Amino acid sequence: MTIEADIERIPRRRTANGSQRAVLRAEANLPVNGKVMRVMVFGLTGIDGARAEEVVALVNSRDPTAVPLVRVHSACLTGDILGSQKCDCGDQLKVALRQIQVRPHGMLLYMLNHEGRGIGLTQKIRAYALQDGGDNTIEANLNLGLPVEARDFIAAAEVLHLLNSDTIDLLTNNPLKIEGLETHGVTVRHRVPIQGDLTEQNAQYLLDKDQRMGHIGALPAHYLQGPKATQDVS
Ligand SMILES: Nc1nc2c(ncn2[C@@H]2O[C@H](COP(=O)(O)OP(=O)(O)OP(=O)(O)O)[C@@H](O)[C@H]2O)c(=O)[nH]1
Repeated sequence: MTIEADIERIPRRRTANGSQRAVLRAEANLPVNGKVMRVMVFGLTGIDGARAEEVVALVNSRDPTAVPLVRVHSACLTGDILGSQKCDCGDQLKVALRQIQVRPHGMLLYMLNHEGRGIGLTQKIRAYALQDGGDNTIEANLNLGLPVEARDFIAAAEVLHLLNSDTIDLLTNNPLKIEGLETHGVTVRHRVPIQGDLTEQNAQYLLDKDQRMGHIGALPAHYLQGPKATQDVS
């Protein structure tokens, strides 16, 4: 059965959360890296019917019965679009898409509301300004009076439920993301590590993710083995 047919079958599915419901608003074919994928736009509506947010899914589905490899990617305008080397987001996006395309079933959920770990673009750039002055990624958020982590994974979970993907393999180094999805009824069968580019500019950020934010292996192990091993850092 195709994904489109599956979606047709379950428009009135009860939500896992009760408070938000994902609705497929539009879909089309999209050629990406030489392969045709399916792009879908989901709208999340709150309990009062108010439109809450949009989520984009990019789906490769040669075998919809297989457990999908999923990347829940938090929007990062600076990294994903502008090519910033301050974070690893843009590179992770490319790596994730390549891996999803070679699996029989896979999907990337692009979380538009997650920009800046949920604080939004303006506040993220304000946080970057504080980082220019010496704050790390955690201190900068806190000094703005904002949480270090402001994302939730309700919308992602709702879209996965609607796509009949209650059990997934997840591309992430972030245990919070797994917890966030599992809280909302998605089972993460395997965590699949994902490595972006290491640059001089993002090394400290990746170290902070591992050492202060509980990520697993965001910074490649060889970086910690001394200057010789890091000579090829671009
Ligand atoms: N507030 C803030 N957000 C940032 C910063 N650098 C990147 N981001 C945002 O962080 C989000 C990506 O989150 P990460 O914690 O890097 O990675 P993750 O998606 O949680 O974990 P992985 O799945 O392992 O990649 C994106 O929304 C980026 O815009 C920063 O210094 N401050």
